[in-house]
Amino acid sequence: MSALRQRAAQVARQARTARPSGVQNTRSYASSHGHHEAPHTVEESLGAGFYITVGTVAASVLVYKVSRPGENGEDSSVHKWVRKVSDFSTEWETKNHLMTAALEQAAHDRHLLYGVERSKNFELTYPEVFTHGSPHNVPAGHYANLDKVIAHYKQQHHNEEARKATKLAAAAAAAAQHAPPKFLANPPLDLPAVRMGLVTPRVGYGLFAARDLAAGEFVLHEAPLMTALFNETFSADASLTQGQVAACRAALLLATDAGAGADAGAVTVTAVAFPAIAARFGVGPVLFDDEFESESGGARGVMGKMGMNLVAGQGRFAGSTVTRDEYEAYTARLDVSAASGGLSETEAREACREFFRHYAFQVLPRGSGSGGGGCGCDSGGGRRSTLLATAAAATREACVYLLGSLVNHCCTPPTPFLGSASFSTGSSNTPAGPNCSWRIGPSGLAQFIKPRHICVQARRAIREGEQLTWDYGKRDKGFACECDTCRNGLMGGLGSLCGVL
Ligand SMILES: C[S@@+](CC[C@H](N)C(=O)[O-])C[C@H]1O[C@@H](n2cnc3c(N)ncnc32)[C@H](O)[C@@H]1O
Repeated sequence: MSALRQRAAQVARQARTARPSGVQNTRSYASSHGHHEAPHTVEESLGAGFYITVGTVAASVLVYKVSRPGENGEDSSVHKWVRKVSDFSTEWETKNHLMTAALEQAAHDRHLLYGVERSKNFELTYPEVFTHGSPHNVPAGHYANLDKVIAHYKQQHHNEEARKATKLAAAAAAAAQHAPPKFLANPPLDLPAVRMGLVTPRVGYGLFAARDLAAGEFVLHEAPLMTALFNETFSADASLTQGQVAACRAALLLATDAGAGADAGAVTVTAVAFPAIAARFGVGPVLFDDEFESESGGARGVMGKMGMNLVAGQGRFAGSTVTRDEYEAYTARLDVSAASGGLSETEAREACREFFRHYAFQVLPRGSGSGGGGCGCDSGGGRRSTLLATAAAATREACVYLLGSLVNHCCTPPTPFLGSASFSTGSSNTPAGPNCSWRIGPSGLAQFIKPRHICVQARRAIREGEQLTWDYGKRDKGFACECDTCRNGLMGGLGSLCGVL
């Protein structure tokens, strides 16, 4: 019992000395082993359990607070947050879908418009822009006085008419000097009074008058054997010249199935007209038969075929002066490269170039002269140099003629010698210079001539047997000139120009 009392007293003492609150309890221990020293105090922590308990309570309160709906039944904070996060992902999903759809649409549209040709028109902001400032754009109730405008244009028109009239009068006065006796409205009934003949082995063939021709007389007109685009610049372009090579070859090989029918003489004709070039294209030598020498020719003969190319139809020439021996002597001089293993493409191009350089007549662009054709006549040096300058600058149509290509060149002497009896050529006492001029198209001589036809006119009286010549009008002739003018020394100081260029 007394033990119990002692124990209670001790607990009561402890309770008195214990701190009312604090983080540490102080405990006193009895001195050990009978020493009477005061017991020392020991610091003791509150323990993890305490903290866990307090933390759990606080967390529970917090969770309760955030998960509790609002006073008016609004969503709890947690709910709101979860919804916000889930809305965010849905929004991005929607955006991504929109983006993908837009990209797909753009790709589709691009393919849709890829092959569409671009508009060549400029979109005007508003089409009425054209009518701004227009004298016709007068609002109702207003009247624009156009008297000054009318007077201005009337004056301009009169000036232009006066200028044209002066020019025409000057041209008429110039033309009157070499005017043909009559302007031909219909083709003449007689076929060309020309024949083909060998001039010299160097000059080759030429055309000769088969009867006397009067000054200004219409000699012949002829449709082109072939038409092509050509000039020096053009010939430098390999791809463009390919077509010309083919056209040239086709012209030279006209009717290669020769041997029967009306075309039998075609190869012969082209080879005669262009012997050197034809040989380089592997055409030739010329088939020589009796018909070639015959006076009348015929549908199957050379002359007949030549006549086919003339507008009037069947050809009838006064005859050829060429003999077989003369012809063979001439062709023997030609370099037949076909015999030395065929023609390379470069050689063919070069041959084609040569073909045009020597045989083609350039046609002025449509509308540049009366009747739409060009005039290559040799009547004026100024005109000729303009023509040449233009020819060098532009690519134009070039025509090759069969009979036209057989006419040789003769230099026009300087004005003091031209047509003067005292400077006549040799024993025949004929005036110096070419005896013919040529034009392409209907201008000035005969209205029935078609645009690309070549038309030949006598510049002066020509005797039967006289060679027909004209001035090529080219500075770069590509041959040493053997014409009468040069032979008689009538070119004076200019002689060095002729034949060298
Ligand atoms: C249009 S063709 C005339 C026909 C040519 N004589 C023939 O037999 O094929 C032009 C060529 O004839 C020659 N030729 C023309 N006139 C000449 C002249 N006055 N002097 C020397 N050769 C000329 C040149 O070889 C020239 O390239």
